[in-house]
Amino acid sequence: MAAPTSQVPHHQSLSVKAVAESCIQSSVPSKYLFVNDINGSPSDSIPIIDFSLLTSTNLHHRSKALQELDKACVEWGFFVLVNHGIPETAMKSLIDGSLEFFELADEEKQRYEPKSVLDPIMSGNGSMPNSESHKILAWRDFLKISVHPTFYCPEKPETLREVLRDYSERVRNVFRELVEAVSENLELEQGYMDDVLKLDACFQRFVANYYPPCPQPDQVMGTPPHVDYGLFTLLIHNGLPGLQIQHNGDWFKPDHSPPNSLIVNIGRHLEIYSNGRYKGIKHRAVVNNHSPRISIIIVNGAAPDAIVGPAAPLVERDGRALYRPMKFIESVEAMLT
Ligand SMILES: O=C(O)CCC(=O)C(=O)O
Ligand SMILES: [Fe+2]
Repeated sequence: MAAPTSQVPHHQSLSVKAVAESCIQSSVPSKYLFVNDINGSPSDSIPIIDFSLLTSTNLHHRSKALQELDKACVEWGFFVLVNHGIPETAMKSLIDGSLEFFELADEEKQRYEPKSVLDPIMSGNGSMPNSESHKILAWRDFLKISVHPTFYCPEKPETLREVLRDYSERVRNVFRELVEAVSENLELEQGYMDDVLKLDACFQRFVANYYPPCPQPDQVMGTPPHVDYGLFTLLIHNGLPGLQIQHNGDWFKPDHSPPNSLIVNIGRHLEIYSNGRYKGIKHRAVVNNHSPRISIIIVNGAAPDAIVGPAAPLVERDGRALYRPMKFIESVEAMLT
C-alpha cells in the first residue's frame, strides 16, 4: 500500500523512483515543489536536418543541407536529425539497459553516489548542479558515465557495457561529421576544428535520466532549465513527451519528431568556439503522471586538455573575442560547480 508522503524517510540518496513509488495517489514531498508554468507549445517549424544529405557526395544536396544546418544553428540552436544511420536496435538496447540500471536496488546505485562533478560514473537524484535552480530537487534519477576518451561503465547491469560502447562510438561518428559541417559553415579550413579541439580524444559523457510518473506533474520539474556544456548534445528517449526547448523566449515541444530521430542541441562550447554566432540553447524536461520517461543524452565536447576559445579566424574576422579561452575540462568543471 502507498505510504503517506510524510512517512517517506528522508535519505539524501533515496531515488526519486522510490519516492514516486511511495507517494502514488498522494502529493509529492514539498522539497520537489517547483512553482512554474510547465506548458510548452507544439511547433511545426522546428528544423529537421537530413544527415544523409549533409554527408552526401552530391555537392548540391550537401550544400543545401549545410545551409539548413546553419539556419537551424543560428535561429534555434536545436534541430532534429534524421537518416543518421544509427540503428533503431542500438538505441532501443541502450534505453533498455539504462532502464535495468534504474531498476537496481538503491544500495547498488548508491555505490556511484556523486562525490565531485566529474566523477567518471555517477548515479544520483534530485538536484541538478548545471541549472539556475540549484535549490529545487528535480523529479528524476540520473546515471552519468564518462565514455570517451576513456570508457567507463558500472558493473551492473551486465547488458549495459557493450551497448553503451557501441552507441557512444556511433554517436561519436555522427558528432564528428556534424563538426565538419559546422566547420565548413564557419568557413574554417577542412579539419581545422577537428585539429584544434583534438577530437580524436573528444570528451563524451553519457547521461540517462529516469523520470518516474508523478502524482502532481505540474508542480515539479524533471530537469530544470539549463544549457548543456560541450559542442553538441545528442538525445534520444523512450517515446514519451517531456523535453521542451526555449526559442525567442517561449517553450516549445519537439514532440512530433520522426521516429528514431536524434534530437540535437548546441552546447556552451560551440557558442564559445563560434564566437557567439551559434548560441547554447536553454531546455528543460517536464514529467507526466502515467508512465516512466527515460531520456538518454551524449554530450560531445573537445578533448579534455584542448583549449577552447573563439576560433582564431573568427576572432580575426569579427575583430574581437567574446569569450575567454580555457582548457575544456576545466571549463566544464566550472560550469557544473
Ligand atoms: O530529459 C530530457 O529530455 C532532457 C535532459 C537534459 O536536458 C539533460 O540531461 O541535459
Ligand atoms: Fe540538457
